[in-house]
Amino acid sequence: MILATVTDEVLPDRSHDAFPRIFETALEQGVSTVEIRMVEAKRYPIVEAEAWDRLRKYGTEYGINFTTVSPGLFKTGLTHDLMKIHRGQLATMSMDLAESIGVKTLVTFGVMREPTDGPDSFAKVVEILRETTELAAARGFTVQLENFPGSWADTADNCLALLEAVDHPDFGYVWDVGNLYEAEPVHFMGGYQKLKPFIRNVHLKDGQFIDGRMVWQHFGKGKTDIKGQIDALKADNYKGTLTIEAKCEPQMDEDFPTSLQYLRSIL
Ligand SMILES: O=C(O)c1ccc(O)c(O)c1
Repeated sequence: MILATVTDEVLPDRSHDAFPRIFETALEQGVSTVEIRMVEAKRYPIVEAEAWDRLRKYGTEYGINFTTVSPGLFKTGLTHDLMKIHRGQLATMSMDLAESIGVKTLVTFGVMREPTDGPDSFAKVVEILRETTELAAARGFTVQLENFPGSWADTADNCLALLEAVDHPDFGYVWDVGNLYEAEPVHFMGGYQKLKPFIRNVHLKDGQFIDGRMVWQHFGKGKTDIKGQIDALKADNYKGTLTIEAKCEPQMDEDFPTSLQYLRSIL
């Protein structure tokens, strides 16, 4: 497994000085593979030009391997004003900028649910995801669907339904048990067995419901069974990225090293 992380999951720092500190902290923990989500204070790809230059400069200086970009694509609803922009400009712009740094993997969400959704909504979501995947594949990209509570890709079964309906070799899955658990607090194993053929990337975070709300915690402290996830991936000889999402609320400098210490003890 390749240990990876996300630009905003290492430190709470979103200042102009953040990237050297973020990359040093990740490297100290043996992590040099990074998914691009926040670029200092703004989300990819609508970022400050100078922040983007710093990401590239320090990325090169510290030997960081950027593998994926996560623009928050389709973290919006079918009828929302932003949907047209996501479908047209955001997907294209995200790939244009990713190409400029040699990244060929785009993370997407599965469209947020809306009260106005009806019987034909699932087919519309499938059409949007397939259209985006075809656009991406024509440019040599692969697309990874990340599950998220409140979206059409919320529970394991709903993710499976979308993955099977889109049915494209370049449309894979980001297995995020923290988010699955927030959508449906059940043990991961049943869903894992069904989703495993589609898994291209794993997002790892731990937490539990406290007073009815999901609280993210250091690895090993929550209820998502991080150790069980690692054991299952090891048993299946998973060789892809294990993306560490260590951020708690409020995010602290110690979150990343503390969760890494636990992770190392079970890897
Ligand atoms: O990419 C995101 O926007 C995002 C936000 C919150 C999460 O818990 C997550 O896994 C991803």
